Amino acid sequence: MDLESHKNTQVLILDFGSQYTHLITRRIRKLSVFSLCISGTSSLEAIAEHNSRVIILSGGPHSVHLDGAPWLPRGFFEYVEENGVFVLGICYGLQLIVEMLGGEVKAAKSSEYGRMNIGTYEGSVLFDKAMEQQVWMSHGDEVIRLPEGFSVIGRSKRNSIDSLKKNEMGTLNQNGVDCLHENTIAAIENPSKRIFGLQYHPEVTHSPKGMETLQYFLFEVCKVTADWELKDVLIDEIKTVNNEVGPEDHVICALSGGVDSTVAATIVHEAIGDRLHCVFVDNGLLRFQEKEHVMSTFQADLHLSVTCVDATDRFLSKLKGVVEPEMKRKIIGKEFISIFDDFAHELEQKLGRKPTFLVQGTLYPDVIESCPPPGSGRTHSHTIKSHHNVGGLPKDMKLKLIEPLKLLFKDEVRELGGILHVPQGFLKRHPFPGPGLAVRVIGDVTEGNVLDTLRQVDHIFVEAIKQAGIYDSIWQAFAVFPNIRTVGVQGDQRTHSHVVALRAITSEDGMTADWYNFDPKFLQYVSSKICNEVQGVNRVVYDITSKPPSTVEWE
Ligand SMILES: Nc1ncnc2c1ncn2[C@@H]1O[C@H](COP(=O)(O)OP(=O)(O)OP(=O)(O)O)[C@@H](O)[C@H]1O
Repeated sequence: MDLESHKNTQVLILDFGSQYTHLITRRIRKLSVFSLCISGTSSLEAIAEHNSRVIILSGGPHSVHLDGAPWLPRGFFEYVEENGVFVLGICYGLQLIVEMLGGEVKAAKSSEYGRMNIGTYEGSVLFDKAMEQQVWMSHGDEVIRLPEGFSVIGRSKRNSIDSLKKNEMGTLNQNGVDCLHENTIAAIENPSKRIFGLQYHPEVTHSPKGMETLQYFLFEVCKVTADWELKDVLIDEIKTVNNEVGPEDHVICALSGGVDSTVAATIVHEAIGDRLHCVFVDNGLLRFQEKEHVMSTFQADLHLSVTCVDATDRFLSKLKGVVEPEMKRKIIGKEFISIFDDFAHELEQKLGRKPTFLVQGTLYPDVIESCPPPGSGRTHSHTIKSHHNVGGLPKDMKLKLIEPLKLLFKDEVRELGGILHVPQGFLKRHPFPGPGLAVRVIGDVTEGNVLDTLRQVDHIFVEAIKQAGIYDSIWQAFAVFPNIRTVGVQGDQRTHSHVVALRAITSEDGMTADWYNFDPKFLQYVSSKICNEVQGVNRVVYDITSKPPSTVEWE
């Protein structure tokens, strides 16, 4: 499956920069319908290439009536009409439809943010019945005049709409004015043109009936078929790898022990067997017994051929005395590259030929990230290569990339891993940063035995979480070594020892996060276990900051 050559995207999402755009794509795939997301200002050719049955216009931060707002390409509405494509505009997408087709959108007197109630009308195509429902709104503009041929099919219930008559759709349509402006237009449709719009976000869980509406729209209104399965991706990818990699070619892959590189390598291994050569680097910044655990899974469960490079001294000697976080990251990235380079050269000696391909666990959000939506202020500088490979690839390696996961989201990769029999414990592992514990020790990582102390604390914390049966409800849990000493009293003795911090967060996608609300008894247990068992620690604190304003990692 290839982004450029995928010609049968049943649902194409045009991204106008909403934070929820990825969610729309994911929710639709969960309904077994293949969907892709491309920039909202893509050319008409790029849109038409997908042959989509349905096009969804996402929300976005812009105002359609202001200069510089992203618009659909010229000829878009003619194209969808001629080709029988269904269109659904969400939030900004709805406003764009209205503005481009001759209606009017204005800054609202009062914005609608958060939960609201709306009422939908009987007799519409998009809603099968009249009902009241709670939805999630996030807009400062509102539609005040509809284009010709459109009807209002739902309104927010700021004022009571019980008194609204059924024929209001017609009234508004004929007069072209909204006489009931106190109740903002929440949904519109023009069934004969196959164009629909929702002012709210059906894709978020705060719109509890939103999925039902999307489902109804796709299956009942657009008659889309639910025929996409994740295992199709596997079959396609194995085929693609076999087509691309010649029978004599060799492929390398750097494995981190994380889900992405492991699943990517397993797919390639299915395709070409032992012509895949993996390398796992112990940079001295791994967690408690991580190397042993990861290597045994690679070999015993996945039968991958993995070379383990013990580079602890190489990394730690370069990190001696370094306290600046960005500097640490740069040093680690550079060292990784030099090790991958050595690995490729050694392999060349052994095989008598250069490896020609490199497997990377690039995910779909990385791809979308590298083509940011219009007006996002982000540029294309964030290339997939430098994003995904710790610090970038050695320039002279000239390897061609294999990215079998580049159209998938993290939860889909986990599911695919399950199909490939990657052990569940591995697939559900919390994310771990490439620079490892170096970004969890504030200051010099080589001082005293800070790394060992941190490993012990982290292990106690994470094991306790596993024993409490809550590991899978937490996105990421770990310990931090802030490098601060405080006064304590242990066994009648005054101590001047270290503080350690614990962090546990919940998140949908890592972009935003909330701290995990543990039972106080759990925290009490973990705190005393750490102070009793880990030498040099006399205080434990728990990080109660969300992202934003904090990041997940401390450095
Ligand atoms: N210790 C390591 N040994 C070998 N390769 C590594 C190591 N750490 C990271 N890498 C490589 O760098 C890539 C990016 O690392 P990063 O920590 O950002 O992972 P990621 O994007 O979460 O992916 P993964 O789930 O594979 O860890 C990994 O996919 C892997 O190819």
